Amino acid sequence: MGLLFTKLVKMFMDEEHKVIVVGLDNAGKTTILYQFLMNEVVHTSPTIGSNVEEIVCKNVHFFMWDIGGQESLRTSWNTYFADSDFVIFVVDSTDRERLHISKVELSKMLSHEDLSNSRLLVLANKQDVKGCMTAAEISQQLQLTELKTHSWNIQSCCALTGEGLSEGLEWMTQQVSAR
Ligand SMILES: Nc1nc2c(ncn2[C@@H]2O[C@H](COP(=O)(O)OP(=O)(O)OP(=O)(O)O)[C@@H](O)[C@H]2O)c(=O)[nH]1
Ligand SMILES: [Mg+2]
Repeated sequence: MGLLFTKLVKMFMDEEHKVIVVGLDNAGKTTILYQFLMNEVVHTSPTIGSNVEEIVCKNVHFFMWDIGGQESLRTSWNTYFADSDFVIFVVDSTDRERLHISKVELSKMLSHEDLSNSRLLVLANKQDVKGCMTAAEISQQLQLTELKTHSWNIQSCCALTGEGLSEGLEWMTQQVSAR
C-alpha cells in the first residue's frame, strides 16, 4: 500500500532533479541545453561559468546546469556537484584526439563523493559529421561497461537537429520513475 501510494504521489506531483551537463570545451553542451529547452539551435560562444535552465518532461522537472568545459574551468566543476541526480557527460564524437582526456575527466568526476548517487548519461554528440566515432566506440574507449558504481547509459545524438536528445531525456525520466 505504501509503495502504491508513493508511486501515485510521484505521478501527480512535479519533481525537481538537478542535472549537471559537463564535458570538454566545444563538445556541444550549450547547444544541447537550448535544443532541450526550445528545440532550436542557438548561436553559442564558449561558456565561462554556467547556464541553468529548467527542462520538464512528463511532470519531471530537471534543473540543468551547463558548465563551461575549457581546461582552466574544469577544476571548478566540483563546485556544482552537490545534490546532482544526473550527470550528462557530452562527448564530441569527432574529437578522437581528446577522447582520452574525456575519459580522465569522467573518471575523476565519478570518484568524487558528491556524485556517488548520481546517474550518468553520456551523449555522443555531433553524429551528423561524417567519419565520427560511434556511441559503441566511445563507450568502449570510456570503458563504460566496467563502470559498476553508477547507473549509466550512452546515447548518440546531434544537437543541431535534436536527434537522440529525447531518447536521452526519456531514459532520465524512466530512471526517476523507477526509483
Ligand atoms: N556539426 C555539429 N556541430 C555541433 C553539434 N553540437 C554543437 N555543435 C557546434 O559545436 C560548437 C560548440 O558548441 P557549444 O554548445 O558552444 O559547446 P560547449 O560544449 O558548450 O563548449 P564550452 O562552453 O566551451 O564548454 C558550436 O559551433 C556548435 O554549433 C552537432 O551535433 N553537430
Ligand atoms: Mg558552452
